[in-house]
Amino acid sequence: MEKICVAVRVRPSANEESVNGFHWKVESNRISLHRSHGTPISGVSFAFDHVFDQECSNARVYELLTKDIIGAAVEGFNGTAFAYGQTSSGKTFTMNGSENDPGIIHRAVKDIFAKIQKTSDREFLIRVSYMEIYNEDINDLFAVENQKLQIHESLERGVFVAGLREEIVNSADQVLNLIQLGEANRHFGDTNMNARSSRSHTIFRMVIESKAKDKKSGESSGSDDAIRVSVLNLVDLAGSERIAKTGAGGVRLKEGKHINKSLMILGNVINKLSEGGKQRGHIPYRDSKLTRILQPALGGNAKTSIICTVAPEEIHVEETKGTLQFASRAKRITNCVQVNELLTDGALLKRQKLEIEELRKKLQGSHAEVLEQQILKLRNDMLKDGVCLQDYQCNELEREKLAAELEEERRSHKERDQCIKEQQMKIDNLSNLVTLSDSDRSSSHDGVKECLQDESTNSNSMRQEDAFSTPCFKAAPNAFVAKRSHYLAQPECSPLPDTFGDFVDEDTWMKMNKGFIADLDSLHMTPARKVQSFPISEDCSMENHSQEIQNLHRQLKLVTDERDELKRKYVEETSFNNQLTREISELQQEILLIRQIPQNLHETVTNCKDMYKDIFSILQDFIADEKSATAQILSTASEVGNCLFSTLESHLNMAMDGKKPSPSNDNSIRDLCNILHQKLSGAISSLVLSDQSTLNDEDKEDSVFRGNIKGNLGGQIACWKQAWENEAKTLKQKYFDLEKELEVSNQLLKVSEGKYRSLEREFHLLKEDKDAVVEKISTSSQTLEQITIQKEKALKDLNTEVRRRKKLEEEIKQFSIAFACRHRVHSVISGEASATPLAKTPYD
Ligand SMILES: Nc1ncnc2c1ncn2[C@@H]1O[C@H](COP(=O)(O)OP(=O)(O)OP(=O)(O)O)[C@@H](O)[C@H]1O
Repeated sequence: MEKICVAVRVRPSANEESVNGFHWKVESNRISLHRSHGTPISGVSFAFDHVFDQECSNARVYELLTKDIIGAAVEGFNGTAFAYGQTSSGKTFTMNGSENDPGIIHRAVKDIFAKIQKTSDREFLIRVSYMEIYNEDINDLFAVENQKLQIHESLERGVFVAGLREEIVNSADQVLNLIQLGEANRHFGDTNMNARSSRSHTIFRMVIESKAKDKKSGESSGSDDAIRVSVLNLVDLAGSERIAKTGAGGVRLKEGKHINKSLMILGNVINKLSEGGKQRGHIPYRDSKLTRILQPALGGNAKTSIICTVAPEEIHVEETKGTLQFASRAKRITNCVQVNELLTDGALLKRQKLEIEELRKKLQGSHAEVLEQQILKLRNDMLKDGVCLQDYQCNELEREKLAAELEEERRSHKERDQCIKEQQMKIDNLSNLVTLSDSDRSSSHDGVKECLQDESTNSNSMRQEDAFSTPCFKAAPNAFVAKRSHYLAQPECSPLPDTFGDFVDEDTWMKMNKGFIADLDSLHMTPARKVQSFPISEDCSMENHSQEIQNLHRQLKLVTDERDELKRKYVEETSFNNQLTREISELQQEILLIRQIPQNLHETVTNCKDMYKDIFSILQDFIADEKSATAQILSTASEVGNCLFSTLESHLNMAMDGKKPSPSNDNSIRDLCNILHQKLSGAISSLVLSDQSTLNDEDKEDSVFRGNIKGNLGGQIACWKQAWENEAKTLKQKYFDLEKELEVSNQLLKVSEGKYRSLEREFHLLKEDKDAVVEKISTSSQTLEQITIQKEKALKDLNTEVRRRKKLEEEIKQFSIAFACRHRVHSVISGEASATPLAKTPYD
């Protein structure tokens, strides 16, 4: 935990005469309000980490307040420096400076690149961004078109400003030029208080990434494979202002309101944070964009410094007091500063190996042998000196006790040694596994390494050519950060033991970047790992363990592959199934339509039958003699017609019931049609002839009339007949076609149904397979979990054992001391006894 560093800077006075004679006095790191004759005003005295008077230069402010933060940022710590104070108190002067006396930002940029140049064992990638918060809108100062940017929060990136431009840079001059461009886009305005007043809060940000350079010799570099990512924020806040004093109106008034509101929220956040742990409660970071962005700097994991600028004039006394109170509260805030690292698998393994090595050394350095020798020596000394029997017996008892303890210690030592050997083997085994899995993803992981090596080579070669060549990643877009996106392609499972130190997961990344707004698009984290462990079973041999792990690993891989394959098949089959189902439903629709055709035909036939009956009744009207040949022909035609219609109806009824009409029906229909045709023609001609022969003179007139009617009727009937025949023919043809179509559709339907059933069977089989695989996976997961638990237990036992051993050592030490004391006492006693012998020892 580290307190925020707070300093106050008093700007030179604007030559204003004191009215009541108040003035601010700076002594060492204290600032207090005094009357003109020198008496201090009680309660208005504040002490800070630094108080800079009017003579102080930006160089000194930077040296004392910010330099450390910059150094730490290069080493991987997040850092923030910001200027706070009333309008015209000198914030922008402090951050940006003047030509003669550059400000904090300028110096920080120069310093960072100088430090990078000196750091020969690491390679760096630097990105910069510059934004302003104007009227609660975030604008990009590097790209004017990026206005009103939104703050987003994601699990991977924490809080960030979406769409903010980040420039990859490789020299201080490049950064300073960019800042100059950004400054031109910043909102300034003139007020009564300041001719060039900042109307927005600005945040200049540098993201510094670094990685240890690959050692050509291939020797271990500890855990230096870790990638460090730190974020440095240099913030120039807009000044709080009293509207009456600044004379603000219109746009300035609106700006002033936004400025005051966001500063008030900043004050609230500072107040809450200064309340300390339990009373603190909810911190309102989300109430303004400024506090949300500065969250990591306020109570987060950044090294933070605040410079509070004040105006010395008497008319600003109240504002100055307010600023000093703000500063006092900020002084109470503590941050949890830590290096931000991203650990690769290799780095993790190295760390674990080191731990094991350390443990081994500790055990090798055990004092068991030394203690044993000490006890033997004590015993010999005792025997040589010759102590009294009683004392000897006591000592002997103690010695035996110590010897038993020593034996116990030796035994546990052996066990521990064995345990460590086992652990070592497991680690080696795991290294192999990791190497195996690494080779699987060599295209990604090795790609990163190669890239780094390439970049390293490039940067080295550049270093020879250029006077200033840090950061090493000159060809920045291809640098390791960009390549890190390959990590996403890595498998989810990394066979790392879970208890060997912490590794970077999403949570760590979250903690690391929480609240930061950099557009870390190209920054991909090491993926969350599912950790594999293994049991420490006393019954099993080490080989069994490693084999078991390898088997599990292989099984898991096989099962996963199998599952993926099944999934793929399942998806394919499902889409094929869907397609078939669609086709079947289309066919079914068609069948429905086809099935309706006989129904329609039936209706048509019924209509025709009615028409036919009407025609017959008209024809019968013209028959005078019921027994004439014409009447007989007509009656035969009527019978034939009825027969034809009933045959047609039964034919269609069969079709409607889904039965196949017999082909003989077709023939009889055709025959009946022909017969009917002949009979009707015969009947009509006989009707015409017979009528003409039976006509008398009187009736001639009537006969002509009737003849005309009959002639007309005959013609009409012939027409109807023709039309009916044509219609019947068409219908018949249609019917036959439809019947054929129906047959084909039925066959298709049968084939589809067969296919559908076999697919359904296959689908069920696949589903069963899938269930079995899922079950297998869950069993494997459970086994893995059990293994993890067992291993954790074993490690705990190991720790307990180490503690017990230490305790034992302590006890033995105490025994030895007691023994030595006793021995000394005996020596004294025996010295006296030899002068006046009282009793003889068995060794006399
Ligand atoms: N330490 C200093 N030494 C010399 N001049 C100073 C100093 N501090 C401030 N000034 C001058 O005072 C004026 C106001 O300073 P500056 O613009 O930095 O104030 P500010 O706090 O940023 O105001 P605002 O919040 O309105 O932007 C400027 O002309 C600046 O040059």
